[in-house]
Amino acid sequence: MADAILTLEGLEKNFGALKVTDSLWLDVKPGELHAVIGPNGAGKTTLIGQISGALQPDAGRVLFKGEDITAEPMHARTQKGLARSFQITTILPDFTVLENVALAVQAREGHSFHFFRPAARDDTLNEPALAALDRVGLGERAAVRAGALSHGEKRRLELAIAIATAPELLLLDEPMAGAGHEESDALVETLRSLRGHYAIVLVEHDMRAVFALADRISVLVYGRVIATGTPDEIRRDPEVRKAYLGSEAA
Ligand SMILES: Nc1ncnc2c1ncn2[C@@H]1O[C@H](COP(=O)(O)OP(=O)(O)OP(=O)(O)O)[C@@H](O)[C@H]1O
Repeated sequence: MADAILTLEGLEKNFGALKVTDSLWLDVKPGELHAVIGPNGAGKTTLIGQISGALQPDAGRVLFKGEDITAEPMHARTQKGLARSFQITTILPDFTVLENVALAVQAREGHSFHFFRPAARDDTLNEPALAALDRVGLGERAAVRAGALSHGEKRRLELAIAIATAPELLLLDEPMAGAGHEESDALVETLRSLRGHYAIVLVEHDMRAVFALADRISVLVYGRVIATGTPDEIRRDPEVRKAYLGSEAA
């Protein structure tokens, strides 16, 4: 598709005899929140890995802004504007919230980590870091040690770290995982506020969040996209209903 920011063309990925990505075609438009849903083991995380560059597909192409990035390593994709939200484990607990995000800004600008200490007072890093924190509602917590944040706040910090690399496309793998009901609601609001500013690929099990947020949804079953459409189209799709009923019955 000519106006897509991300196009996946016939991706294939096997783990031994297991076909985890099977002739997968998908496009994401600029500014679109595109959710990818599917039963456990459908290959969602494996797909995110191939988009971010953590995993190489066995066949097919990944196009970002029309450019073939299939062979590009992860850091090169980040430099081009593609960001994956990192897991909580990559947050540095002894650094402040602001320092965690400033590091991401610094990485985007290609500085070495060795220069971080003096750079911590550098407004060219702190200003964009604070802007990213404000964007996810963590501005007030900038001076707090990251290890002292609640679970939901850590998920927001991950988002801020991803945003700080000034991405055009954000890959979010289960941002609601482990969040309680209230935290989930707050995270949905944060994601809603990001919608339209970035193209977002969202893998998420929380269907309430997916159907509230997505512009389009792609349904993955056994590594294949069986349907793509608006939330209403997906809700009505007989194939999708069959796939979910099938997996629930099993
Ligand atoms: N590195 C690996 N080596 C072997 N098999 C793998 C590997 N990574 C994933 N798999 C298998 O590939 C299949 C798809 O896994 P994947 O994690 O992508 O699914 P998913 O849709 O994200 O699942 P979930 O919803 O449970 O997170 C699963 O059967 C999984 O066991």
